[in-house]
Amino acid sequence: MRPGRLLVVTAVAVERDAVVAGLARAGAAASAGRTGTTTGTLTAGTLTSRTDADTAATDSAAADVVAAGVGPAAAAAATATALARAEVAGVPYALVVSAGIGGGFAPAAPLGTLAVADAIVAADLGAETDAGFVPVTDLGFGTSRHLPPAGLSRRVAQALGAAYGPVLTVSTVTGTAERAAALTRRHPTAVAEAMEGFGVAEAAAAAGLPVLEIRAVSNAVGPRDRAAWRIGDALAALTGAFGKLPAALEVDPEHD
Ligand SMILES: O=C(O)c1cccc(C(=O)CC[C@H]2O[C@@H](n3cnc4c(=O)[nH]cnc43)[C@H](O)[C@@H]2O)c1
Repeated sequence: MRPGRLLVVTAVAVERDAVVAGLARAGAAASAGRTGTTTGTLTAGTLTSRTDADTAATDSAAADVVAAGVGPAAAAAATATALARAEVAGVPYALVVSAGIGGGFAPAAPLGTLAVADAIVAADLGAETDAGFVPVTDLGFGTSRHLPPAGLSRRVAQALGAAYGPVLTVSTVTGTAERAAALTRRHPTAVAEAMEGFGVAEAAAAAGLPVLEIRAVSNAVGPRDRAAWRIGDALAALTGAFGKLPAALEVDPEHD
């Protein structure tokens, strides 16, 4: 099954560029954009600039890659905007991917490795109570998790050699052993945390589209240690992942 047009949403420009480099390596035509700025288009290896207003309206590239900003709100807003523009232009997307660097839970996801979500979980959306954290769903509102298509996400994880499990979306980066332990207690199979996946997934769900989340691990979830970050290694892993992704998406629908 060919997946159709792909929207990839990163937080920042270096992540976007790492994704575009991977897609180019795979021979996929990709455009790169950021809401409200001049953007570059990469098609068959040639980079040209244009305004972002054109990105979804005119593009027929196999993938558009957007740097949305940091956090779930920015991610949701940019994703919803890109999806709506593409729909209006008659070139809708078939799949949305949240991608970037992230924190890895030990021992599942060491530095420089990849994580693919089997669930995208809003880990700090809820209420803090005397009895501990209560998820928003237990308060009677909305949802706190989105599920990528199981067959597709598992197959992508296998093709990428990635850890496969819940990826947590947080608005506050974990920086203490206590919080890491609390998250692990609530989500014992979590493989990574980042700040955008749930926002991207909310927008995709509102548009009726499937979503994946792919994270390259730049730091461990735990006590803050800036000297230990490996952002370069993680960006290289992200490029490697998107070099393999187009082939991994061509799956047999019987198995999805
Ligand atoms: O100041 C810190 O201690 C710190 C530690 C890790 C990341 C940050 C960021 O500000 C980066 C946020 C940016 O990168 C993604 N990211 C990367 N690592 C993590 C993490 O461990 N937990 C959550 N998000 C992470 C995130 O998706 C943002 O786009 C600062």
